[in-house]
Amino acid sequence: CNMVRLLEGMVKRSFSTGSVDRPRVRHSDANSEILLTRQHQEFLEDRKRMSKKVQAIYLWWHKPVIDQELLQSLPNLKVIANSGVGMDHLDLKLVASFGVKMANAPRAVSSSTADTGMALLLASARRLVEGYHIAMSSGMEYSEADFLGVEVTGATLGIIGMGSIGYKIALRAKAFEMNILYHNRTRRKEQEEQAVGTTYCEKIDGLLQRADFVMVVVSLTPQTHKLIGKREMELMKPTATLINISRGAVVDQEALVTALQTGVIRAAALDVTHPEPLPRDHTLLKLKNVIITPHLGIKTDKATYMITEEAVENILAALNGLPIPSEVLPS
Ligand SMILES: O=C(O)C(=O)CO
Repeated sequence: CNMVRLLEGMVKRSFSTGSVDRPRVRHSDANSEILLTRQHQEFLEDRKRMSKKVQAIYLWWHKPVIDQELLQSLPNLKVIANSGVGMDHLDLKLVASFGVKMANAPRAVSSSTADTGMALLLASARRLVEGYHIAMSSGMEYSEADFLGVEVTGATLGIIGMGSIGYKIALRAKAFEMNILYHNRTRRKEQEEQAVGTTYCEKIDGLLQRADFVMVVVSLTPQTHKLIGKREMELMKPTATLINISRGAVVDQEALVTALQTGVIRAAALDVTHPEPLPRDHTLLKLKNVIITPHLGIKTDKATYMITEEAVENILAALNGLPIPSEVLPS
């Protein structure tokens, strides 16, 4: 618990001091020495000084590149604990080949990320962002017809990926009286029973054809890269909305631009893009039927604490040679 508070305090201090003036936060006592670094470049510099001692890396957010050179320079490294659920920024096989364990934090992030998904769904359905801009620009007349949205109650939500986040989305959607379909590599009977009324679609196509809202929640892997492409968008209803809270590369962004411009689908709401952020002149930033948020996913005060707690649990287990609660194995 002390370690969790210590690390959480360091993360918060690093955020509040900003990355420019005081990017590094240090702690050292009889039992531990911790250095928190915000920028990739500083991470590389710091590791040169600390390399012999480093036993654990807590990856807060996705930045530092863990490559062969880095792994070779850290002979005592035992574990890399990630602050989120997605591990696509790590070469799992490479890390494992150095005998280093890996862990993520699914328990901590599922609620906050599911909330982000629902917030995007509602905002897109009810054209909140367009409405916000009109309301905030003085002197514009409102006309009711301008903001005709889509009714969420009774609509069909298709969830692609029924992990811990997908399940939390199903629970939330149920409270909005939505019909829920899901697709997952393996059927999740337990989740179906708990989130009463979710229907499994063995084939993704059936889900795409029936859903009014398609929410993408899968991890990015070679198998899910561009999982939602031109063909998949063409299967969707022209009135449907695509919501992506997983990784930008799971959706073929060029195909998405065309689909949004030509009315193949109604709208998109994206917490993730490829790359992040998008270049200023990217077409997606100019389309009215798109909402983009800056990968807000997990970011809440409570999740920040819980993520650190889960990471510390994982780190301590690894350092003590115990089973790691959220261990991630290379597939
Ligand atoms: O948990 C993660 O990996 C996320 O990116 C949540 O947005």
